[in-house]
Amino acid sequence: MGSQTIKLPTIDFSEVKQGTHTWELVKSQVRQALEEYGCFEALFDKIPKGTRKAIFDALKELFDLPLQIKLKNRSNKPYHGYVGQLASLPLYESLGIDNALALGKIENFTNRMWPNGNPTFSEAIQSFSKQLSELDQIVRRMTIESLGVEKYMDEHMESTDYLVRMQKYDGPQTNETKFGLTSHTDLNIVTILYQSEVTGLEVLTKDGQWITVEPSHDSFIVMIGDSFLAWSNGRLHSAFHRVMMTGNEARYSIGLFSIPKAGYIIKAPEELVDEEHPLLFKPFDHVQFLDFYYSEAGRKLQFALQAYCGA
Ligand SMILES: O=C(O)CCC(=O)C(=O)O
Ligand SMILES: [Fe+2]
Repeated sequence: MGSQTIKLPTIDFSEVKQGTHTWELVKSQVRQALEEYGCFEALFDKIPKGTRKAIFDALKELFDLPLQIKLKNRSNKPYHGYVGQLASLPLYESLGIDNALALGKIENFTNRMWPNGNPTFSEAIQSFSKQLSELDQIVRRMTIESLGVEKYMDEHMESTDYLVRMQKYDGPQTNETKFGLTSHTDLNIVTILYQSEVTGLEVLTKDGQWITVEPSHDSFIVMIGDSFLAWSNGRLHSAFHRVMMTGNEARYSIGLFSIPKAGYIIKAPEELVDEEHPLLFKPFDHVQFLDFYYSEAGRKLQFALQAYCGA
């Protein structure tokens, strides 16, 4: 028997408006996909076609900058500044913009990379982040409604900032497949990824099969992180995923990550805890958890959140 090709569910957000029948329909698709796969492919037409092309031109231009310029992007949080030149991940490079939707952040980043400015770059990234933050919020609203815990909606929606991170994976220059990024779950709330036309992203299903997520210029990959899994007391799944590279061509991707603010304590609503669903994680601060995750001890663990605050 040949192996079956499985595909992530595709969910269409183009007609979605709160209070309509479509909202209810899409909401149940979102809940189902997040329970079963922890992710899905989203069709979202708020991003103009021109912006989509501009994004990948901008990413190429960014990563083509000299290393000493890229190193100027510093952050006190791991994986938020410049990452690259790692012996363990030789194909990988990334640049992050912390709190990207706050006024001036994307422009400051742009000016650090291009001291004479680069409005094309900053406008493309700005427009991308702003539009996709709408998708992030729709997905989170739908999820919280479907969990029946609307009374926590405002608190939850206000508990996060956005990180924008741009990735480049070099082609390994061989037909052998090499890791671009090793298998991991995301740690945040929701991740939205947009990938260039070079294949590489793979997602692990609950029954242990790797699905290749074929790139499409018209869709975005929406994925749940461990913090949302913890908040939902395990109602949502967070998927292991990785990037596998082959051949000569570089792959680019850009992600919008909603991340709990420092000092905010992630705690599953009591309505989601009962005999059938005992509390899975003790309340925790995401930023303190990150310190543990990137420590010597944390790095060795498959599911660090469990070790850190498993109840
Ligand atoms: O480049 C990608 O498509 C995946 C990136 C990723 O998984 C991450 O940055 O957490
Ligand atoms: Fe990831």
